[in-house]
Amino acid sequence: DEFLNVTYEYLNVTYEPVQRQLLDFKKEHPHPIGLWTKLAGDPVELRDTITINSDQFNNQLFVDTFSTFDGRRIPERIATAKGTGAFGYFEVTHDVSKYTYADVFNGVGKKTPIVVRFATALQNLGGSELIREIKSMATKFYTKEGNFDLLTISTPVFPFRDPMLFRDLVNAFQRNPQTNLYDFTSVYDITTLRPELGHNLFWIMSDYGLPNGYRRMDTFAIHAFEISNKHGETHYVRFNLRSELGFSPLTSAQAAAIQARDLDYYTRDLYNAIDSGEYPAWKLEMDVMTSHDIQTVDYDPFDVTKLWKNGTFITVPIGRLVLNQNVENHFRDIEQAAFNPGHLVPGIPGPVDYLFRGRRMFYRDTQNYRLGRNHNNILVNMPLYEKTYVRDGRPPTRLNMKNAPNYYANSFNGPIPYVDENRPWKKLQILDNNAVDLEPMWYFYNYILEDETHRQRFIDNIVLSLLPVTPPVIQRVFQLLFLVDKELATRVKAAYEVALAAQQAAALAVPPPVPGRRVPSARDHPKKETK
Ligand code: HEM
Repeated sequence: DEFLNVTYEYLNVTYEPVQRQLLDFKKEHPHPIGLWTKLAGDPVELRDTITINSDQFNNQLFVDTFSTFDGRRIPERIATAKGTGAFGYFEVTHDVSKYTYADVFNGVGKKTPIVVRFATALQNLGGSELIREIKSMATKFYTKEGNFDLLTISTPVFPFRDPMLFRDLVNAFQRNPQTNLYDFTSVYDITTLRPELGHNLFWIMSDYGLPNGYRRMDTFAIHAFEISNKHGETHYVRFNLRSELGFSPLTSAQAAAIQARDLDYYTRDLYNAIDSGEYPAWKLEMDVMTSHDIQTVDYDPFDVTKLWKNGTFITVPIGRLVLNQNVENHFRDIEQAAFNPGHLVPGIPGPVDYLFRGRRMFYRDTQNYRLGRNHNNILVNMPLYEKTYVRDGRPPTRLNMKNAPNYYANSFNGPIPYVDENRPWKKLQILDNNAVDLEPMWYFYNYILEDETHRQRFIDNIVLSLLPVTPPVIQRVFQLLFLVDKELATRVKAAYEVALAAQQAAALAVPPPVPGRRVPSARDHPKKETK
């Protein structure tokens, strides 16, 4: 009988890897993978799987099920909650020993395992990836000298310099406390009051603000990292990851069309590609300044809201990052992953600016809250080698250093520190620049946007985001744009007025509602004939 005969093939359809996942599992495991057990390991009896008409609280399977299910949510990340990721490796392709003695970057051909998490900056866990905003890419290198976490984002500039602003920026860009909706009035309110935010917002409003998937974006660590070689000489570098597929964007209209049927387009694209053997790859490179130049250039190279000026640095390739393995369990390996910019390795002392100092604390603090104090003991976060004097606390404690001495200094052969002969003995002290400067926005509009068509898309995207904004914030936006570039302000204002009129006309022309019938109630049922 046609309806009883089930096969793996039907109508010659080729299914995507994301659709086939369960089928693939079954093909790999032609028989049940084992006996089902309760939490304590004793096997489940068939009759305990049905609880109606039974003494439920004498059923340990029932108790196990709901006591674990009820507590399975952990807090989502404050920023970058909606994400995905994969495993892979980093391979050194160029000799950079004259810049750094970090083991992970030394020895052409050397491979280091990595885990990478991608995310969209401001959405909640179930949110859309097709939103125009910062996208992030965090890489954990499991090096022989400990984990090196490199956190990068899809714009080469950060919105602000002072870490104090982070909470307020996130609040203004995420959901309104009363309506619980995203609110462009608060976005533009804070941007006009803190105009340093404008430069980053300009990048977001351009093609760079909406890449066509995680595979096709370049990402930037932005801070000037101090790195040092084995002669104790230091350089300052900005790390960049350049997609081997090149950069390609989606227009706002394309993204809206995809979003109508698929909020998870980026995640799907990444998983399908890796499963099909089209491994996404990025070139890791660094923009380099000498320790002399970094202190003498005629602008502030530590300012994370600005690009380094052309002609003041060179770009040096380091290696290649390849993602070749999807995770087997998203929660275990991606949701629980904890990336911390303070996780640096010998040879990379790291950034010296004030934003970074703040970040050294924030990530640990938020991960203590999100995952627990011992989050370094979660499998995906564990370094290859670790011996500490840390003990106890909330699980997972793993081996908890067993019976080794738990205090330092001790004379009983507990772990000992080493001396790094190459470590630079002096740290550069800087003062961050605090001036408001609109020049980068002007430069972006006139020179980074490469042609008139891109400029037009940029203006259209700004207009789209301005439509929901209320006065007097809307007028302040035009004033700010006017101070940046008169022609830009004129064009945005004119386009805004046209779009607003069109929006109002469209609101009047709402199609008539489809007639509907409510769920029948007793009244609506025909009366039963009674004798
Ligand atoms: C004041 C400045 C900043 C603060 C307070 C901040 C804070 C945070 C927080 C709280 C998270 C969530 C972490 C978690 O729950 O595990 C996060 C994630 C992230 N941040 Fe930042 N951040 C700042 C600046 C930056 C900068 C400058 C970059 C890179 C250029 C960056 C890149 C990232 C990335 C890539 C993630 C995602 C990590 C993941 O996928 O788990 N952040 N940030």
